[in-house]
Amino acid sequence: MAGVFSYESSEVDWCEDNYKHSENIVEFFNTMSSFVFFVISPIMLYLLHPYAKERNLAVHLVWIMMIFVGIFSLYFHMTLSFMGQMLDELSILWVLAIGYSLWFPRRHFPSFIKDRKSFSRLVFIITVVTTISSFVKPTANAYALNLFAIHILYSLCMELKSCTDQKVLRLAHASVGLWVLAISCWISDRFTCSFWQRINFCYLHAIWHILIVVATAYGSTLVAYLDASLEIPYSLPDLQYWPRDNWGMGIPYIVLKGTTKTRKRC
Ligand SMILES: CCCCCCCC/C=C\CCCCCCCC(=O)N[C@@H](CO)[C@H](O)/C=C/CCCCCCCCCCCCC
Ligand SMILES: [Ca+2]
Ligand SMILES: [Zn+2]
Repeated sequence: MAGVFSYESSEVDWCEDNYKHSENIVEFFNTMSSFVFFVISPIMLYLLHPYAKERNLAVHLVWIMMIFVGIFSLYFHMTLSFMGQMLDELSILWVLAIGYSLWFPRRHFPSFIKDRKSFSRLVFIITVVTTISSFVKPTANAYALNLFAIHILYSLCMELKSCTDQKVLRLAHASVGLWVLAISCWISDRFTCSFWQRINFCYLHAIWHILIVVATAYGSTLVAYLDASLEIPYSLPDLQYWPRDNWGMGIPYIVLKGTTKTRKRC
């Protein structure tokens, strides 16, 4: 049992050289870049609060859980232990499960599901079964997780097919662009490590951490905005960027322009 906590007990080892900068931290830059989760998550919790209050406070679970992903990612790269790997991957699985429960569009629910509560129950059961199955072949987990990104992209394309709102399309393009950059770093770190070692640049997994957190901030705001337009249209949701909307870049979030009065009149 103690073996699963021991250093380098995971079968996964990223391209960055081990113990290069510290004798207690296996992959120094991969560990340090995990701090980005602790920077972006509280900002997103703050920015999404008005939307969460109107829609469902459970929305906050996504970014609370992302803090745990950060803790487990830090622990994994610090130790490369089997326990670190499983915690890192399973926490991502649960973030995805929460995201699907909250935001998957009603009209794509399977026909035997009548409401979001039953859909969430189904997602919960599937996630518990997947959590248990993840111990069967742990090296395949990360690849399986990446397949969810493909499904999210597919669902987004379906949702945005007839969208003409430039603000929404801009956010969609930025989200997909960030994800493409992120996944390119992840794949390249995995499969072309010898090239990066030759040029002495083994930081692609650290860059992935930063890009995937920002892509998640963009992508989750986009799906939350589409959800708000369908589920709480009276609140007149709009998209803005933090810290300044007129900079044309920053962290996207949802503002609700409708008041409670607007709601009562409708
Ligand atoms: C309709 C449903 C909408 C759901 C939206 C919810 C989106 C949030 C989902 C996941 C958060 C991703 C967190 C990534 C943490 C990375 C930690 C890490 O680096 N782990 C690696 C080991 O250190 C591990 O090998 C990585 C495994 C792959 C993880 C793949 C996660 C899928 C990411 C989905 C991102 C969606 C972006 C949206 C783009 C339009
Ligand atoms: Ca390594
Ligand atoms: Zn990582």
